Amino acid sequence: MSTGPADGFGSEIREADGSFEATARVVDAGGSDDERVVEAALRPRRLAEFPGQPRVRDQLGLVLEAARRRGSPPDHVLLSGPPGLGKTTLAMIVAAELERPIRVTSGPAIQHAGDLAAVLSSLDEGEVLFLDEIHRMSRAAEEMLYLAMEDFRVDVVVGKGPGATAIPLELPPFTVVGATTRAGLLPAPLRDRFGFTGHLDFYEVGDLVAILHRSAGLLGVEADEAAVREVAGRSRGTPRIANRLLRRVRDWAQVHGGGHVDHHAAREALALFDVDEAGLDRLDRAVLEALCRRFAGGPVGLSTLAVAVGEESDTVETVAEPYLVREGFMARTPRGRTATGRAWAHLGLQAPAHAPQQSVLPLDDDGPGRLGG
Ligand SMILES: Nc1ncnc2c1ncn2[C@@H]1O[C@H](COP(=O)(O)OP(=O)(O)OP(=O)(O)O)[C@@H](O)[C@H]1O
Repeated sequence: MSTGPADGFGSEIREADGSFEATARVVDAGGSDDERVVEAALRPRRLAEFPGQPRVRDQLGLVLEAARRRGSPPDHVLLSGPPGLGKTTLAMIVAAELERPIRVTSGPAIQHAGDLAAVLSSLDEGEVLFLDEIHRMSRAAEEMLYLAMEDFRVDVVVGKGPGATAIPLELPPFTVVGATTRAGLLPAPLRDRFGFTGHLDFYEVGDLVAILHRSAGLLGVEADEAAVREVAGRSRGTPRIANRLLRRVRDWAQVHGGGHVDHHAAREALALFDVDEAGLDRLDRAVLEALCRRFAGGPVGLSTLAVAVGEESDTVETVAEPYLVREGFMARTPRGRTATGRAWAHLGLQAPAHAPQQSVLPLDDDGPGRLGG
């Protein structure tokens, strides 16, 4: 376990064995449980306050408004996309817009059909059931959920063995909001039960600027436009990272700058936490340095590259690579990893003539990366 602070302070925290603790990275798109408590205060409460994701916002707004006018629960909603982009926030907003209570649980918490039956049978009419990480539910629970979503019914099995009987239990109408970082892992029958699916994309800098201004206000911090832009530009298109970096800049400003978040404070704090202009941290840059300086831009195999930066292959592949590939710093080719022109330029090095300009095999956004890419 990490020995570092729990809210994403550290830009790198090393385990006793020297390996990299990914979840402690200041640019990690995942959130710890402690951080989620801090985040709760920063969530927009209504759709009209939710910056970014204009398509999903407009489509969802229509679905909810129509349901409200009909006076019946809307179709079930599936939200997919990388961590930290606002799936949980939108689920809360669905309930707020419908003015209904929300029940929150997650796939890993529902391992037996009985766990789900207990939740479903206690729902009130019109209640919203938020199922986070829905792709991690057990198969038996998934099957029970199909039936409940479609017919508002669960079969409660009483007894065991040959004498067991299924007693159908009617449920009041309710709305499931499912969230997943891996929509591709959901079995088709479950996916088909959702009448509305919204895929969240990485945010534009302008939207992150709006989010940061709002967060600064909620944190009671005075922040200049230039400072907010600097933070937004290094946040990897991810509100969770943007808010976390803002909190670190606020800390710096409180200790060194009289509390005012200006451009100087932003640059100094981000340098201290090792987040560069492109949002890369030390691990990302170490991978690029190794690729360019030691392997002349590649191609080089993943395990060789990992040894060169002193990390596990898995860490390089799932922690650093998704963002590097998404941003066109690195390409994955059948012969190995190669540095693109952007990588050479980022390190201030002259690219050899053969360097590809961008990635040739981009990773799926829903891929295994922890960085939201
Ligand atoms: N559009 C947005 N506007 C303002 N803040 C946002 C927005 N989207 C996300 N956030 C903030 O980012 C943080 C993470 O958001 P949220 O928990 O909703 O992400 P998520 O997609 O559910 O992540 P995970 O997949 O890790 O559960 C929260 O503090 C939330 O307030």
